[in-house]
Amino acid sequence: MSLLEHTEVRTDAVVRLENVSKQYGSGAHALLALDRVSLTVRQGEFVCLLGASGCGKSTLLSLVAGLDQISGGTLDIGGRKVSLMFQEAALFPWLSVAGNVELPLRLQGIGKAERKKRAAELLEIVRLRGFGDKRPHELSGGMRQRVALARALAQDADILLMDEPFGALDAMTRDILHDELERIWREQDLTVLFVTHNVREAVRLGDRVVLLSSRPGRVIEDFPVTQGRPRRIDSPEVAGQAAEITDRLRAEVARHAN
Ligand SMILES: Nc1ncnc2c1ncn2[C@@H]1O[C@H](COP(=O)(O)OP(=O)(O)OP(=O)(O)O)[C@@H](O)[C@H]1O
Repeated sequence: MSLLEHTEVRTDAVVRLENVSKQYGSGAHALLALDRVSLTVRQGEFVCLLGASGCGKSTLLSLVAGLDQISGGTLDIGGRKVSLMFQEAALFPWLSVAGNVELPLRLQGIGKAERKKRAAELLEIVRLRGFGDKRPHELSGGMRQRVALARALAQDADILLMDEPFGALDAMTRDILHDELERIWREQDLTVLFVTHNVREAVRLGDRVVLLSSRPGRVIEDFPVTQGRPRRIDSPEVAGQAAEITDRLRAEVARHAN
């Protein structure tokens, strides 16, 4: 890589981890969750993180989110704002759908009229127009995740961190939400770091699929997704690359078990 290209990559970086380690506890109880992870995510990129259970994927997201401190290395997000979305929508049951979406806006000090307008726009974006007055329990799981997505977007963050956001949904609902998320990611020019256990989901959504080793997590491979968009999760191309990545993941899990 020439110096110029190298500089370009650097300036374009939105999330940059260099040799990041994370240790929980100390002494005899110390647990190394991440071991010198280096990863760069560029502006507008959609990066999926895959790895065996317990390899530190959620830990990595919480470090990027600033919810926890790194133990070593460098982590730089250039002061950008992040928002997080989890497998459970974690909506406030006593608030309406619109009230849940308005909450981050309220915390940003945005006035009532503007909040209502923005929440309505966000509900439109996630295709929940007309549901603002409902309570979370009146919605399906997929609709609740749409509300969670609208609430995450309300934070007006540059980086969206998603921790298995569709893991609890049925396959059909999940496929629809993949399409929606891809559309929103493009329209809003978001940078997304997306954790999943589902290899096909990673290939369906990602520009790159980053594979972490078993604990302590290290980056063992970074696969550019070869198939152009739009993609279908059940296409032979997605299945083919998913099979290749699954083989690599299996080999890693087996190596760790030995
Ligand atoms: N707050 C904490 N204190 C101590 N250990 C922790 C803490 N959070 C996570 N761990 C440990 O760190 C390791 C990595 O956990 P993490 O949740 O990041 O993995 P993961 O890859 O997201 O797992 P999964 O795929 O099962 O969700 C695990 O061994 C876990 O028990």
